[in-house]
Amino acid sequence: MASQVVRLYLRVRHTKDPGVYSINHKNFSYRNENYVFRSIFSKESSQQEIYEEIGKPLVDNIMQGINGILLAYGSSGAGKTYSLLGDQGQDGLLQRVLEDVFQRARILKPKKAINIVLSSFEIDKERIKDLAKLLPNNKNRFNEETLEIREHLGNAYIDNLTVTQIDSLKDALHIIQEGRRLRKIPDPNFESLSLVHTVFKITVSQKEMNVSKAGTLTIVDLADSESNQSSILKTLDSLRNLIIDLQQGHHASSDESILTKILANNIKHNCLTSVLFHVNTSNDQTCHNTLMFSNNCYSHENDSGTESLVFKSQQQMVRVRKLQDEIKDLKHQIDKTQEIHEGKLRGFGEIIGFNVDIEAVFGNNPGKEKKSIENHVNSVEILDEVQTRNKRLELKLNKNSIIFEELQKFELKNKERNASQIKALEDQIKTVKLEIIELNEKIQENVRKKLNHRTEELHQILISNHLLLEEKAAIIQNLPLTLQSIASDMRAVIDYKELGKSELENELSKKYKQNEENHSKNIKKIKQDIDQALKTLDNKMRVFDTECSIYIREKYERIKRIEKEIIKLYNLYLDQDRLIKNIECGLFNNGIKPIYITIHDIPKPPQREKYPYLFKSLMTNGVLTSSKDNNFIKISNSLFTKKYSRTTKNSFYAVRSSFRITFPPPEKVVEIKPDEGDDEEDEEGKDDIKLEEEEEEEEEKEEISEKSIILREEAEKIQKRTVEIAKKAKEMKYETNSLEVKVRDKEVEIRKMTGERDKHRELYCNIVKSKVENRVVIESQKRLLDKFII
Ligand SMILES: Nc1ncnc2c1ncn2[C@@H]1O[C@H](COP(=O)(O)OP(=O)(O)OP(=O)(O)O)[C@@H](O)[C@H]1O
Repeated sequence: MASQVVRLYLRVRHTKDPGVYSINHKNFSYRNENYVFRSIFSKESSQQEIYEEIGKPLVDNIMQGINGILLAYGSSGAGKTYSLLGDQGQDGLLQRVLEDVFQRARILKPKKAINIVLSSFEIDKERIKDLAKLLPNNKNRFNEETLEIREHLGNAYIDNLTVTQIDSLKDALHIIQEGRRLRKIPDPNFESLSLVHTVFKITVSQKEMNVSKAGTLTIVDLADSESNQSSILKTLDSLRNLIIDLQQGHHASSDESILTKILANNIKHNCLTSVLFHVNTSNDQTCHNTLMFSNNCYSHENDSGTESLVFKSQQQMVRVRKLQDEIKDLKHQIDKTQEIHEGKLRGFGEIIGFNVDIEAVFGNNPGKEKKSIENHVNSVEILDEVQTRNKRLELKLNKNSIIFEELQKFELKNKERNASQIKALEDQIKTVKLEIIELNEKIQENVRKKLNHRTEELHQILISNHLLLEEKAAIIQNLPLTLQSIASDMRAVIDYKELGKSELENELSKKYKQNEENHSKNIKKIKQDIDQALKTLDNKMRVFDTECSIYIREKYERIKRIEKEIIKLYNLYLDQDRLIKNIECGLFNNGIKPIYITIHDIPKPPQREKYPYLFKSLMTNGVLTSSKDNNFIKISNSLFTKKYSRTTKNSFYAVRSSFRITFPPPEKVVEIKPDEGDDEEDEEGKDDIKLEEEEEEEEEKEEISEKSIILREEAEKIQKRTVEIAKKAKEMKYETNSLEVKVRDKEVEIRKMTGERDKHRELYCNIVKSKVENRVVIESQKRLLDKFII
């Protein structure tokens, strides 16, 4: 197998202290150590730059049918995934490779048939899991089943792995994106992602005429190089051996791990292998370890321009490792033989009574084995490297010893602190123990006391029970006698009860009868009283009614009469009024028709207030003129056929005279003075007769008026009387009402009494019932007793 091309690159992530490293072209100096790489990418290097340097040659190769491997090595967080898959909107090497492949395929396609396939899987604890196969029932989860590696014609392949043919870059990116997204879903613990190797395989097959070629690029995001997981350590170790073998053209030992088995197929033919180491200089240890791993490789370009990586110290390293193992074995053997010899010597010394100085024996006389070791060690040709390694190891050892010392100090301090804490705790435990003992004692005492008390109580209960038992035994012994006496007592009781019952029944029936009689008597009496009272009331009412009706009839007749007269007078009054109104309204304004007005009943001269119309009309027509002192009215004589006037001192009567009024009134109003009688004597005589008649009439009228006054008074009296009668009637009504109330009360009483009577009857029934029940009980008891006695 010819030596193959392996390229080592380094990518440096930022550091807190840039002073600890420096980059000089292909040399990376870190803490005074120098490491050589094909290219070094600083933190300023872009993803595109890295692609140009690492990715592009790989794409060139696979387009020519040469396989390629790209390994990303480094500790967790160093940036492996970032370089391969990108992040934060930055495409990684994988995307850029695919983009380039598709671009080139597009150019080649008119001439060639190009087929691009993609597969992805991860190796977790030496188990392969497909990253493109989803669960049939859940499109958001991968099928976790483990895939097996199989061989066909000497070529290893993964059985059942999903290989997707890709027609466009978009599809490819989508598959990668989905794989990446879903890969994170199943396990939320992000750390676990750094414990698996993730592999992407792109195969580009080309066919032109009958010539076909295919190149596969395998991109591996290796697990955390600092992991302690045995499977990861094994894989990395085997990978390193593989790389070494590749350099030297040895048969690649691909059987050591799953990853190397998978990579073996690529390596068998021409293959360009690129390893991109990642260091995060902020972490000293991981950075150093990664650099140490890379240091196992030393690259140089040969004269012909072809590149090869030669492991300069590989042979020495292998030998050193072997020798170291031998040294360990020999040391072990020495120790064992020394122990055996020491034991033998000591035993021998004891037998002969001599104390053997073992140190003197072994110190001055080193064994053959030691010499042989020295010879071996001296014979190692790679001493220089071992020394440098030793130096590094010493430095590390020193550091470690410092750390160890610090740790020891810390441990001592801790021990002291712990000792004091333990002491305090012990003291506490002691006091707690004492307290527990005290408490125990107290509890025991209490329990003892309680037990004593309880036993005493139980003892007393026992005694009392014993006494009771004795008593009961005595009772049992006397039981037949007592039962006999009880039976006789019971019989007596039954007889007595029978007697008592009959007596009680008699008494009750008597009482009941008495009660009933009393009730009926009372009710009868009350009824009689009420009837009598009602009768007398009725009689009184009848007498009163008849009296009232007679009285009222009489009074009514009288009132009627008076009313008639009053109506007559009133009508007259109305006539007068009407006449005056007519005069006033000028119904007689032609002045030709004489009108005779007969004034019957004007006891006083027409007053302005009483006869406003008459007064007004007389005044306006000049019939009346006011006297000087306004005490009487003078009537103009020209208007009358005859003047009938009589004056007293301060009064005026123009009554019971008929006079004529002519309209329109004379132009000249002649004032008539009552004392000046200028008329003729005959006429005066006639007037006197008339006056007498009128006076008689007036007297009659006066009589009537007096009568009417009397009648009025009588009417008032009747009214008063009717009021009184009404009052009396009301009182009578009250009386009847109260009597009715009394009757109702009595009825209620009667009802109560009948209720009580019913109650008594019920009581009686109950007593009879209980009597029957008692009899049943007594009979059953009797039967029991008889049985017992028998
Ligand atoms: N050169 C860089 N520039 C910017 N960001 C970076 C760089 N390298 C790494 N990162 C960021 O650091 C974080 C860790 O990086 P990444 O996941 O690539 O590390 P890793 O080596 O793959 O770790 P693991 O092995 O744990 O998966 C990511 O968020 C990534 O975006």
